[in-house]
Formats: sequence, C-alpha cells, structure tokens
Amino acid sequence: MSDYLRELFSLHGRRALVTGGSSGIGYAVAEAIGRAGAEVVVVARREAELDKAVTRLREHGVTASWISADLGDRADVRRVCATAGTIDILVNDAGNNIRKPMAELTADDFERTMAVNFTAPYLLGQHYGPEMAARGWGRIINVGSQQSISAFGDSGIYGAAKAGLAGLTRSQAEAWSAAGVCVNTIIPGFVLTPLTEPAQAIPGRVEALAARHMVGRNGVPEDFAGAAVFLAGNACAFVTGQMLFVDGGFAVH
Ligand SMILES: NC(=O)c1ccc[n+]([C@@H]2O[C@H](COP(=O)([O-])OP(=O)(O)OC[C@H]3O[C@@H](n4cnc5c(N)ncnc54)[C@H](O)[C@@H]3O)[C@@H](O)[C@H]2O)c1
Ligand SMILES: O=C(O)[C@H](O)[C@@H](O)[C@H](O)[C@H](O)CO
Repeated sequence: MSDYLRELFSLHGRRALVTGGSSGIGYAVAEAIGRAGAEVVVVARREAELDKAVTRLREHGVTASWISADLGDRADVRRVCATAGTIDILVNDAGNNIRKPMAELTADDFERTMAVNFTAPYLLGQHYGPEMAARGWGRIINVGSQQSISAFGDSGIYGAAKAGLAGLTRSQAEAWSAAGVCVNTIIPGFVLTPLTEPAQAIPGRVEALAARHMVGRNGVPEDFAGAAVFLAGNACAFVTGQMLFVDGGFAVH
C-alpha cells in the first residue's frame, strides 16, 4: 500500500469495539476493519459463536478478542465499558427485530427492541464518545436500516428504534465532531443474514426484494467491508452526522 493510501485508510494503532460482531454484517465489519489494521473486540451474547468469530478473525491475521454480554441489559453494557479498555472506533451493529403487527406489540417487545437497537448504542456512545473527544480522534458507526427513513410492515418498534438511531447519530456528531470524533449511520439494503431469516422464509420475498435493489440482488455481509473501512479511518474526517446508504440503490429505486 502506498503511503498516501495508508494515511487515508490504514487503521493500524486503532482499537475497535464491534457489537454484534459474531455474525452477519457485524462480523464482516469486524473482519474488514481488523484486516485494515485495527485491533478488534467483538461483543455479542453466545460464547461459542464469539469464539468461532474470533478464531476466524485471527486466521485473517487480526488481533481479536471477545466479551460476552446481553446488550439489552444495562448492567452488561456497563460491564463492557468497564472491561473493553481504550476504544477508538465504536461500531453499534447488534440489533433485533420483533416482527408483529403494530397493534399486537407489547410493552415488553417495545423495551427489548429499544434496549438493543437504541439504548445500548446510546449508552456505549455516552461512555466512549467523550473519551474519544478527549483524545482528539474517534469514529462511531451506527448500523441503521431502511426503516430509519421509511416504514415496512410488521416491525414498527424496530423502525422507530432505527429512526431514533439515525437521529442519535446526528446528536452525537453535533456533540463531538469538533473534537475529531466522526459519527455516521450505515443504512443497509436487504441482507441475507440470520436476522432476516423470517423474511427469507416467505415464498417469493427474497426475489422481490432483490428486484428492489438497483443492482438486482440482495446484499451479503461482505458488501459492508469498504464502507466500514472508510467510515472508521482518516478518509472520513469531513464526513459526520450522515446516513451512508450501502443498499445497492434500494432507497432511491
Ligand atoms: N440483514 C438485513 O437485511 C439488515 C438490514 C438493515 C439493518 N440491519 C441491521 O444490521 C445489524 C446486524 O444484523 P445482521 O443482519 O447482520 O443480523 P445477525 O443476526 O447476523 O447479527 C445480529 C448480531 O447482533 C447480536 N445481538 C442481537 N441481540 C443482542 C443482544 N441482546 N446482545 C448482544 N448482541 C446481540 C447477535 O448476536 C448478532 O451478532 C442489525 O442492527 C440489523 O438491524 C440488517
Ligand atoms: O429485519 C429485517 O427484516 C431487516 O432489517 C429489514 O427490515 C430490512 O432488510 C432492512 O430494514 C433494510 O434496511
């Protein structure tokens, strides 16, 4: 790599925390920023999955470790903050979607969905944002959804949480960008991961969604590698508070 590209995109010397990094988009982001040089700490619930993900990261030469935590539990979020050490790049990828008609959603569904998709990113941002600002450099990448800007059926709270997350991104960017902390939201298209298995199981749905993307296909986790490296590095210094649509043209089709 030339010195020029290294200055823009190398993440050597940075430490990243990736929630939801054991699977899907989160794993692909962890691998991308790890292969670009960052040390990576992956956070999710299941130890066996975390172990598998970290083994795979190490096979790619990434310095990686994991912390098992339920991000729907505030005490667990606090434990992550207390044990993960210095973090320069925070990726809030973990998410859950409780799929029910709006009228059937319960208060517990509301709390569980908001806790993972919105409250955990808020709490982690509150911990790491000021620390990054004090050091004069940081990056926060929040993973939103098409539902950050539009409504899909049967996932009303998820949509509200993801819309809130895009707003939180702007508030965090306003708070910390002047101190060198760029905060942005990635907006995926429809991506074939465990999270979307219920949608994938509906006959004809995968094909119909593929056709909604201008590129004519659904996303795969690897599609997020380039955007993640960009948003995590020096190249992103004048990009903050934004939604970056990594969606094959879905939102504008
Ligand atoms: N797949 C898509 O089409 C799509 C589209 C838009 C947005 N997203 C978002 O992308 C992100 C990643 O989803 P994915 O599609 O890669 O799915 P995935 O199921 O592969 O990954 C979800 C990750 O979140 C973690 N997670 C969920 N609940 C958690 C909790 N309580 N505590 C700790 N970790 C928890 C899981 O362990 C897993 O690592 C989510 O925020 C999701 O909302 C996905
Ligand atoms: O859980 C899900 O089914 C997904 O998140 C979907 O809602 C869409 O793929 C996403 O919103 C597009 O960005």
